[in-house]
Amino acid sequence: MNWQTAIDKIQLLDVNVMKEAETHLDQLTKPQGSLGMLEDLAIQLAGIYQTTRFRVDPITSFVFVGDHGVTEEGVSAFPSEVTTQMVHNFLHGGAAINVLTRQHDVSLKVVDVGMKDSIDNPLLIQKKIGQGTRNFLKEKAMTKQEAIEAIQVGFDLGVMEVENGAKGLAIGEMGIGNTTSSAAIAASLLKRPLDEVVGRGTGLNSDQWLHKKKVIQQALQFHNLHSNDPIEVLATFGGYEIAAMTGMILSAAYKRVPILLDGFNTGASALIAAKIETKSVLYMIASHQSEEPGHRHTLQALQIYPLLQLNLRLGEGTGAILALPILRSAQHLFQEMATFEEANVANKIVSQN
Ligand SMILES: Cc1cc2ncn([C@H]3O[C@H](COP(=O)(O)O)[C@@H](O)[C@H]3O)c2cc1C
Ligand SMILES: O=C(O)c1cccnc1
Repeated sequence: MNWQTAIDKIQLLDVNVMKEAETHLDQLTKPQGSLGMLEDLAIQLAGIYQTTRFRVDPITSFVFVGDHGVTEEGVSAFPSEVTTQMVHNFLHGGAAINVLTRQHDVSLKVVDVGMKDSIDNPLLIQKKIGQGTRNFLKEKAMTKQEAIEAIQVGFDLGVMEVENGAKGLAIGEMGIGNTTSSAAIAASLLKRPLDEVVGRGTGLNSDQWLHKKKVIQQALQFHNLHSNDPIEVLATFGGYEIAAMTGMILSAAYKRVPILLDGFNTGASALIAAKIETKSVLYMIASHQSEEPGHRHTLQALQIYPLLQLNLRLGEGTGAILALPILRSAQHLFQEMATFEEANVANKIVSQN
């Protein structure tokens, strides 16, 4: 289905089931509210799945890959070629996201939405829209049509995955230079000063960081965007992988499954998704708060609260998978703890013997 048609069908969470979940939590053998954010999570999950007997597994983790023309301005500590090298690494199982998805029993899918190079490998999902974006200091990174198509890639993959049995989706990305795109998106949509949203990405030194800010500043002036149109912002700054992640977020909301976000880049795609359809935010889970300074502001704007604070600044979806055990625990506690009433019954049985 066309994502632009589907977004009209995105619904609010089921408040009746959420009330039921809240009541159940208050009957469990613990002081009320003492499981903190795990209680909020359980209520959110019940509202998403429209049942208190929800199950979060199986979850599929997606890594979307795209290159960025703006890397020619020297905004990353690494060259674009590293994107391709890392995709080889993903396909051979050696990257951080491979280790974490194996450890936590999650299937991993890698999607080329806009890598400069091409890799002929059946393990790589081939959905290339362009061979890297254009340099947004000089022109728009993508056309609006390309942005719309890249959103469709993530949307279709998400819908298909849920129709094939996934109960949740996790998103991550690989694309050298993409924290520059994300910072430009965050600056545009959050209307925050660059000092607050531009970070050091893969590890820029202070001079390089100043340079990155200057490049983004110039680009913001050059494009002089006054519209809040999320597709316009996305097309202007890129990238293909950010667009595809936006599509996957929308698919999760459409298919009523939770979407586990990762760091600053997935945050940028979440900002775009939220502008496209506000209700999509209800389906988001903020796994962690990244070291990138803009991520805090992104999460604040979305009003979603990170489960972890581990000073991660990697991407790939790593933070999302690290938070998965918390999601699973929220489910198990909710489903398996005894209520006070059940515990009293158990006590009576014990005391009678
Ligand atoms: C070896 C390596 C593995 C990575 N895995 C994710 N990223 C992360 O770093 C990139 C963003 O940072 P910047 O905007 O500074 O280029 C993205 O590709 C992101 O996923 C990596 C970066 C490198 C170098
Ligand atoms: O927060 C992130 O997702 C991030 C930070 C640095 C580099 N790549 C990704």
